[in-house]
Amino acid sequence: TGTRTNAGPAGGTAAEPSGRLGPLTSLVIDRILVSDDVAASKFGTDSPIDDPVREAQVLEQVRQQADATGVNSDAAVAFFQDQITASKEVQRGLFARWTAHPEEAPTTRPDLGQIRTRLDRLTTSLLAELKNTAHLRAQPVACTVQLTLADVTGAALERLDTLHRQALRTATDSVCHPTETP
Ligand SMILES: C=C(O[C@@H]1C=C(C(=O)O)C=C[C@H]1O)C(=O)O
Repeated sequence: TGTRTNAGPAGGTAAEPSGRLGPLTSLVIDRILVSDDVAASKFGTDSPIDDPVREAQVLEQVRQQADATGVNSDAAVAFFQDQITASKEVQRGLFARWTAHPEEAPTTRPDLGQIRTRLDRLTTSLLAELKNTAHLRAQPVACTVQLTLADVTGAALERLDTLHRQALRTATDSVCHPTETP
């Protein structure tokens, strides 16, 4: 389900993954859950899971906004490449599930253009959190401890299934391996 009660990084009322990477992990999970809507928009249509033209647009937006945000642009692109890989893992997993169990397939088809607008907004929020966490992410041991805590609590709070937990691991793979110190 893509429904969240969390108000985001600034909201403190709803549950958020624990620790200093909690807000970033929360946004990563948001993006993973949007992948369910992406899959629903494409399933049973001619739209392919892989769209290299759109991916290039996403990464171009990342490169430009990273510079403007003061985030290392190579590190930001690497992080978003992982977000894209994770999204496609979810989409492939859901396509397989819905093909094997048609009764679980979505009955409505959301608009891909509107979903991409949501993804573009998440890009801006994710870059802001990369900026906020740059100092911690440059300390590999502390970062890895915080990332494990945030991943485990986030996956539990959102009741992620195996497919979405695997996608969360993919999506956070480079978080503690910045290409250079800030
Ligand atoms: C999410 C989509 O599916 C894939 C994943 C993308 C992403 O994570 O940004 C972009 C293009 C597609 O390869 C999409 O088509 O928008």
